[in-house]
Amino acid sequence: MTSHTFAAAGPLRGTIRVPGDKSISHRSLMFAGLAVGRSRITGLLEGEDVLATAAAMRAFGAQIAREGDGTWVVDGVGVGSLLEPAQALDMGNSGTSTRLLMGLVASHAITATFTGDASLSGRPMKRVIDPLSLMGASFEASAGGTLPLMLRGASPAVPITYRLPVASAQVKSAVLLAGLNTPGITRVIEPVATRDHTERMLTGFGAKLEVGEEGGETVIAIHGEADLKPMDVVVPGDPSSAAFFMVAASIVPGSDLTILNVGLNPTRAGLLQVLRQMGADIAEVNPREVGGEPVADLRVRHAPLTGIDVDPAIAPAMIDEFPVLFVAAALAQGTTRTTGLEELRVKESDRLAAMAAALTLAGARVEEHDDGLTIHGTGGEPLSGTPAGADVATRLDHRIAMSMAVAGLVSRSGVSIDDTSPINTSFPTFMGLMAEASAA
Ligand SMILES: O=C(O)C1=C[C@@H](OP(=O)(O)O)[C@@H](O)[C@H](O)C1
Ligand SMILES: C=C(OP(=O)(O)O)C(=O)O
Repeated sequence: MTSHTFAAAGPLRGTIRVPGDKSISHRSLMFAGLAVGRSRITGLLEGEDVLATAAAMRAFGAQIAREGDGTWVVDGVGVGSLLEPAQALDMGNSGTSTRLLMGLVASHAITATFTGDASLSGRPMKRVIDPLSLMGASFEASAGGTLPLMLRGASPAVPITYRLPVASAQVKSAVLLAGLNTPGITRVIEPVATRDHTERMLTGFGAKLEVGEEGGETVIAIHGEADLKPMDVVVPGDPSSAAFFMVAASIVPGSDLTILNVGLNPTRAGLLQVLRQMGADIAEVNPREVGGEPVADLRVRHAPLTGIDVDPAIAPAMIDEFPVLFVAAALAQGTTRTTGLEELRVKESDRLAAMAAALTLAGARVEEHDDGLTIHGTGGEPLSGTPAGADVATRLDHRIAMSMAVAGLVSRSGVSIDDTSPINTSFPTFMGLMAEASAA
């Protein structure tokens, strides 16, 4: 555990570049690892979660190497040809790696054991065990449907039509990935849209995938026994990482910060919309496409924020950005109410409880409800900061650590957090960029 105090600093200025998108990085390694031939990936996020995916794909037989210029070169094994891993797969802190790779294994004639850290070992896996069992896979999971678990794939697996009971891109992707090696057509019905990187990228890798609509719901159909062809992937910058700097520059007076190359896929761009509703000054400069995804540079200038009622319908498009939105709300004028956020309780930590406790410790006024937080903002006045000797508990959750680092920038006595090491799961350059932007 590495504790750290984040103190008030000057305005955030200059130009920064956030690392590659975590969701796209995971998928690029998985799909390249399933293609026949050599793919090249540039801009890959080299965070611990993505490295866990790389290690697992190697254990399934893909050859993965990093070249000196940072390009990742992947020689895939081919759909249907995954090898049985010799050892348990350590997924670390990463829910995305675990659930998507469970989907892959489910339709191959192999057995794999998945383990993870204390945070991941508490997260629900029944949401993928249920549909993958319908496809023929069998499981031995820990009590409560958690890791460690052993998964025996079915070959051939059975195609299903599965209506998602939770708005989850991980569950959607697990079923679609199982469908890749399943004879026939596997369908996922999505009542609420979630991030669509799997659909976009699988199409790019040559899978036959159709996205349609039935009765207002999205239906995704994947044709099984697919042959994926290799491709070159350029990973755009991660909007979930940019989020910390979007909020920091919005709430620190005098800031004028440009964040380069931020992915703005509509299924990910909810925070931008909500911050603008609150009065943020964020301009999209040079909009373009990178790797099949919309991207822009974001110029963020300090602006007074006003509390709002956040529409719960936008939650899936900013599901990982709520912790830092709560920090913005704590500095806004008036009250911000959020609802419909039950899913936040099953992330790396219970993010509603963790952020309510953290912000309260730092001097904010917060009420916790079953499905959201109500936050009474200071109107721009700094928070008091954490009391001497008391640290925010980060609970093995990178987003709690980085959100409270941002809160420290607008505090009188600084915000101390008990552990900065979880930041390496998704944003290893965070501390350096924070220092760089504050010193510019
Ligand atoms: O598919 C993905 O890459 C992700 C989906 C989301 O999880 P859920 O599907 O559990 O909502 C998100 O919170 C996670 O950080 C990444
Ligand atoms: C929820 C997250 O990731 P995962 O589910 O992959 O652990 C996140 O990065 O905020």
